[in-house]
Amino acid sequence: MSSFLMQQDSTSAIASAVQLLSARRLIVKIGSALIADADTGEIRGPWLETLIEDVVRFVARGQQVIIVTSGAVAVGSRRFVQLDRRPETGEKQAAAAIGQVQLMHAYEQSLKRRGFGVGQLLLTGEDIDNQHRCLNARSTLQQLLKVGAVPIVNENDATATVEICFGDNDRLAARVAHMVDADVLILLSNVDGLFTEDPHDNPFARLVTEVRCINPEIEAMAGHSAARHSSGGMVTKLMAARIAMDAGCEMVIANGNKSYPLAAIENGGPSTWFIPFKDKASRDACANSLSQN
Ligand SMILES: Nc1ncnc2c1ncn2[C@@H]1O[C@H](COP(=O)(O)OP(=O)(O)O)[C@@H](O)[C@H]1O
Ligand SMILES: N[C@@H](CCC(=O)OP(=O)(O)O)C(=O)O
Repeated sequence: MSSFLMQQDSTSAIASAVQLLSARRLIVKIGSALIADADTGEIRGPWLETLIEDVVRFVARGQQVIIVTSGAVAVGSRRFVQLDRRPETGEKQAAAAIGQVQLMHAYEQSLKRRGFGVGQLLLTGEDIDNQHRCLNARSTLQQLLKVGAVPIVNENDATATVEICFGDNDRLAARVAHMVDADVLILLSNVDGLFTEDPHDNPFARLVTEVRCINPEIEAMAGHSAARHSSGGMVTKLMAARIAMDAGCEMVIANGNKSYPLAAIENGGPSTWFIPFKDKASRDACANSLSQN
């Protein structure tokens, strides 16, 4: 049983297109480094327009899209530029409260120009872990999709204490995918996918194109993030992949730092697909390979 592949060829390109086209409901997660300029914290408006163009195209062909966006802290931190250090918890929460408003305004204006509404959900871990609150959030998301408004989700950083916060939107996005029974979770990042090592550390690291089983060999490849406001790194992306795959949802990591980032995946651009086995025997073999280590 091959747990991962490393070739990027026409077959995998066709597979990417089919997997995205055939998805009834998708979650698109946007990393901080994509939505906010790394130096100024300004929202990257021209890039956002191309992402929303892609999202609207998916919706127009009958697919449902929920966006999980990072960036509130990155955008709001501009108000704390006098700090010569990373904002502390209280400052981060204030920065998120400021940045979230600007993020939502940018999304709302972009979608409005294309005839779509937008709805905001700010969640904490309790909204997912508590069954009643989870069902309530699920219902709200379904109602938004029903009326053609694009749901935009982020962690409720402004009030999320350490005890109840997610800490990263990779896992939040995976939990939302599980909550709404999504078919595909797309993590748009600042890297082409999972490499054998952090490509910023080792330029000879190789891209893993497909993972069927997250075993210790795969886990050993993942490191943390160096980006200023990012909080996940590849470690949390593998955690997200495990949550998604356990829920029967496929997940893809791709570099969103290009125009029309979803179209790039559809057209076979570099990416890593995490595809759960459909048959129980293979799933059990994967689980056994984990328990033996
Ligand atoms: N094995 C790996 N493959 C790819 N990226 C890795 C790996 N290990 C660590 N990383 C780091 O993870 C980063 C992506 O995570 P992160 O910075 O949190 O981005 P995002 O904004 O998408 O959350 C990459 O830029 C890279 O520096
Ligand atoms: N809720 C936070 C998300 C932090 C986070 O997960 O960032 P990233 O690792 O860039 O996706 C914010 O909006 O800044």
